[in-house]
Amino acid sequence: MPLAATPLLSTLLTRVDAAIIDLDGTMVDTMGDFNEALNRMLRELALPSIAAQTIEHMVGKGSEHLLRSVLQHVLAQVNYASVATEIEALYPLAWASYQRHYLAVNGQYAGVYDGVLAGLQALQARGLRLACLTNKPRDFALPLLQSKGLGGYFEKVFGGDSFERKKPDPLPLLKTCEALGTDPARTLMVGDSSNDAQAARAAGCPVVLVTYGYNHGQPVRAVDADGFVDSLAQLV
Ligand SMILES: O=C(O)COP(=O)(O)O
Ligand SMILES: [Mg+2]
Repeated sequence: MPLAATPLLSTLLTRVDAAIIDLDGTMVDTMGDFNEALNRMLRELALPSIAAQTIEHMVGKGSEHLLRSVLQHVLAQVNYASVATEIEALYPLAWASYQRHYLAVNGQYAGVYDGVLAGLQALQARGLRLACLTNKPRDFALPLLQSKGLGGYFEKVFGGDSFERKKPDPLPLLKTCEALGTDPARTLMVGDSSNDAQAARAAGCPVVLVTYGYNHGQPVRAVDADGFVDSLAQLV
């Protein structure tokens, strides 16, 4: 991170009472889990496999979007007359299979990024209230946080299925602030993608992005945010 950004970040932290932290690509590198669960599902459906690098560009807008993007990608290779119709026909079976495989591998092919524990501990030591807000289903998020020793840091954990809409819509952030009882303007969003930043901007929350996560294959520093960090430990 450029040195010049450090004073801005410390000023930002004096103006917030809480932080909402994203999960995939921000706290945990879950690409191995996505890769394993999706390819197990594709094998079960007798469909071609997909590369982890391709999956990475599809992550961030929740599991339903991920699944539709993966099916679109592999069915386009199989040459169906109507890919869209085939996706809808396959979706219920694919979703059930993906859920089963994801829950079976959850956390086994995933690792906590460097600096996450130190960052969470430092934010807590500053008296900030912490919530985790992810677009992945809450039933995937809770056991993952638990198995990685992160569960105890968060007062609230919400998933992509907790509210009517997902990030980049501001609704999940506004609802999380409401649950924490904090003012959005004094609640910092920490994420890894344009979904987190757009949701935060629309909700009126300050936002800092990590530089190492998944941003649909686009350079994260081009996203409109209040700051960037190479590790959560740099937040404080
Ligand atoms: O499941 C996803 O699409 C990504 O989830 P995230 O919001 O934790 O990055
Ligand atoms: Mg993320």
